Amino acid sequence: MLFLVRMDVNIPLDMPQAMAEAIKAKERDYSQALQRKGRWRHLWRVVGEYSNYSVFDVADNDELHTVLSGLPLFPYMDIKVTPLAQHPSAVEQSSNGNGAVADSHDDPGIHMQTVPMEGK
Ligand SMILES: O=C(O)C[C@H]1C=CC(=O)O1
Repeated sequence: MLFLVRMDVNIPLDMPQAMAEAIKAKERDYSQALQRKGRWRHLWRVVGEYSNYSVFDVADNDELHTVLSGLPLFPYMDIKVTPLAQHPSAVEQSSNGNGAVADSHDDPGIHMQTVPMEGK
């Protein structure tokens, strides 16, 4: 299942800088391990904000909750989750035949394609 996740990071201003840097380093390692496993498909910075939009590819809500609550920055984040379903007008998007967006849990050889935004 694919989920769009927005994370807004709010590190307390009074947190010692060394502590903040240590948490951010752990966060980077944690996120890069999930990206290499294909669970964290996209990670984009929101321009001008300490926020990101991410796309996760996980088995279900419970796995997403486990992944998100394990983020080292989790105690300092506001997180908004949007479940994604296949759009009927999308082209070049893989489907597993039952209407669900194909993901690495269905077939490790199938990957979602980027959809050209013609005419938006
Ligand atoms: O910087 C962020 O947006 C928060 C978080 C997400 C990945 C990572 O390395 O840090």
